Amino acid sequence: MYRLRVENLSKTFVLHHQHGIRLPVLANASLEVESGECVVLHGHSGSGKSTLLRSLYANYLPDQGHIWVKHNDAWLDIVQAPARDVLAVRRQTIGWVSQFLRVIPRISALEVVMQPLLDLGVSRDVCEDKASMLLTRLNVPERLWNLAPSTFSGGEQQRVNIARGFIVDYPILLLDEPTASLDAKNSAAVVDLILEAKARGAAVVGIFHDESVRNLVADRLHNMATVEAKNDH
Ligand SMILES: Nc1ncnc2c1ncn2[C@@H]1O[C@H](COP(=O)(O)OP(=O)(O)OP(=O)(O)O)[C@@H](O)[C@H]1O
Repeated sequence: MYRLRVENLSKTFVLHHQHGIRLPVLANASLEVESGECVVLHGHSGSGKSTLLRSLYANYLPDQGHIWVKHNDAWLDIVQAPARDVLAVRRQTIGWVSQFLRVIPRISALEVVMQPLLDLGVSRDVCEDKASMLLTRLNVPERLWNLAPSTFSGGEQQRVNIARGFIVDYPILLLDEPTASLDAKNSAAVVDLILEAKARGAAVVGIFHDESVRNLVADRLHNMATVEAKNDH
């Protein structure tokens, strides 16, 4: 069962402050992702992996093409969808996990992790249990849970962010180098979370520069087209 269909997606950045230079990054990119499958975006630095992933989360607006998302049992094109639908998709259907935490002053790590699940109306007890379980699995020491993550180390913030990304069982997960600067033990914990998400049927799209992590999670690679091929269009 497909959860995500990308059709003929194109994106050219226009650098208005640099003589209007045009940078074609995506040209007719197409991709389908099934439930339970992990597709890893693969290509050299600058080939557009982040641009494609950000477009899937509707952070970037493509110039043309469609991104069909299975949302509440119906297909929704998030390229065309109004902002309120995009917000609903982000709340219920697509999770985004990157290596960077957007720190909110004075909000504790436990609250930061629980928030997306609380927003879905799940009871506080259940949210707290799940957040505690995730923080434990990701080796965030319990003495930190009630502190705001602004003073945490980079790796601790990264793991809080990953716990937040996995608190909701999203049908689609977008992973932007979630293991980038983690040690082997914590990378293995993240790999386990990804494999569990696949096992419950999540469709996963990710960027992983670490080859060993990529080999453990990827069902297949999506090769980004070369710039030369893009310019032929
Ligand atoms: N917001 C932006 N404005 C202008 N150009 C951009 C923007 N974002 C990305 N680009 C350009 O688009 C191209 C693709 O960048 P992107 O970050 O998608 O590549 P990537 O494959 O993820 O690279 P890396 O592996 O190095 O992270 C680059 O040439 C980059 O300079």
